[in-house]
Amino acid sequence: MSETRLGWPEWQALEAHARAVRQLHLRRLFEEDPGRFERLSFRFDDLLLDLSKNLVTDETLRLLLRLAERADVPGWIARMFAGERINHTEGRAVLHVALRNRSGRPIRVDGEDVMPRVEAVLARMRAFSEAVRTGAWRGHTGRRITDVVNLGIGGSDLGPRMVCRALRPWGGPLRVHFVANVDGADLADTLAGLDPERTLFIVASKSFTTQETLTNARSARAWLLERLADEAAVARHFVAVSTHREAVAAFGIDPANMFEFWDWVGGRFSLWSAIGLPIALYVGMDRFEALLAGAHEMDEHFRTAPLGANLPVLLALVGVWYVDFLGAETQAVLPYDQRLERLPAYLQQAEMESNGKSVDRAGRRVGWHTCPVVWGEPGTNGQHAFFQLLHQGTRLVPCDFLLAAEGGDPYPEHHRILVANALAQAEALMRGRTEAEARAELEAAGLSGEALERLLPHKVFPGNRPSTFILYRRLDPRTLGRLIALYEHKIFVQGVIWDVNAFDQWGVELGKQLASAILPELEGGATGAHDASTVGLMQHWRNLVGG
Ligand SMILES: O=P(O)(O)OC[C@H]1O[C@H](O)[C@H](O)[C@@H](O)[C@@H]1O
Repeated sequence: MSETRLGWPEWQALEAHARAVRQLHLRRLFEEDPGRFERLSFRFDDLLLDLSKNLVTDETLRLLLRLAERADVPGWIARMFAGERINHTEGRAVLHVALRNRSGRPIRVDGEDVMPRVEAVLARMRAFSEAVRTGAWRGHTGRRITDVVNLGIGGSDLGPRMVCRALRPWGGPLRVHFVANVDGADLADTLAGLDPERTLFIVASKSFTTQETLTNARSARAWLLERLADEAAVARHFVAVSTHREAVAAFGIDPANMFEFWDWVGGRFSLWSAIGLPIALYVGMDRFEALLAGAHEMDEHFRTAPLGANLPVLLALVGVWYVDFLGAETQAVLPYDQRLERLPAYLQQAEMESNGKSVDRAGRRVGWHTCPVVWGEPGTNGQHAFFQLLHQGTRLVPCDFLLAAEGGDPYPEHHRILVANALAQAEALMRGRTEAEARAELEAAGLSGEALERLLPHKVFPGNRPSTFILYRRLDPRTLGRLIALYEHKIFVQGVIWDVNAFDQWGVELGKQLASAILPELEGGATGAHDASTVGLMQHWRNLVGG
């Protein structure tokens, strides 16, 4: 087991400090310290990161920053931007920052500047997306394309899907659909309303070996050919996004219709690459580039700001604090922004596939906790579902609130209600309601005696429940780019502190292997060696389907 970090004086200082912090209450910290918000909230342009409702003091941040120094966060940031192969288990550099590098500076991998290749693919994306959007690119029968279907899963789905949803006000004239699941219902339900003569498929897969995506692509091609009855139609209705030219060709998509990216782009960090093609098709290339520009601004901040004023670093450290020193097991993401409804799902992959690891970079078992379970729903919907637990449950659940100052809709009254709810929920979590306050309220409502006493404990809110509040002017392409990059770099910093490789994902392999062993058995092959439960389930399945 890797004991190293636990033995660091910086780690031990935080453990000792956590014992003291457990005695504090946020309500009192605010009452005693009028400067708390000013000192513990941080700005990047219009974006405000308010950490003051977290269970931290100035001392906590000081100690966490010492931990970051000890873990060499600045060195790791430099190594990432320098194109070092920091994804050591796959021997790859990690350069999603190159995909949005607007600085004019070269970024090199093994001495080769990758920027000309990045620029070339961006230029192709522009030409193609403009051709489809203006109708210059037509379907096989000469009809304009009206619908785009992205066939991809994981990193080849979640990012573009989340961004297209977030940027709906800029969307059109094309409609964009996403099919990820190998469950045929996903494809069938999507194709049901579509006209093959007017539909363009993007087969998006970094590896071009992913079972779900290739299965969906084969069925989509069959659907197209069934109706257009001409192999030549595929070239006008299928494009691919991948790092594997040969696999794309082997599948039957002309490499001329392929948009390339590279092995130094991690799947879950790939929406900035050609994987973002559905975004460009939906909102136009100028907006896609504004998204890149926003991310680049955050990259520059991350690369150059001192740790103590560095938003991704601070966000990461507060997360580490809860997981490793205060015992939190989960992290809630609560966008008070309906258009960010897919953000929690996106962050589930980004965070949990990156840092859900239990061996350190040297392969030793870690002696500390790593990534929490990330979950969430948009507000105000969540308030009417799981907020009960947040307010009165037994678990410590740190929450991230995200909110735009201005809504992008024609209903200003709605937006004020949304803002009021977000502020109120964060305040309620922090303040709680004391027994005396609850009693006074019940008395004011006319209760007394036994009836009051019976109800009283149920009306008390312990408070002291932490949240981070991220407030920005409006959700536009540039702000969205900044927000996503903020979280990406948070994840990287946490990986550094936890000493895990945030950029591999070996944990997804075993299930894939077993599925490919089970599939032929379901198709009538001999049953292999399985545990009694797997055999029993297979048998029951056969009985149900009459096999
Ligand atoms: O883009 P692809 O190669 O098809 O991969 C799609 C997804 O599947 C894999 O199993 C990984 O867990 C993800 O990181 C990846 O994003």
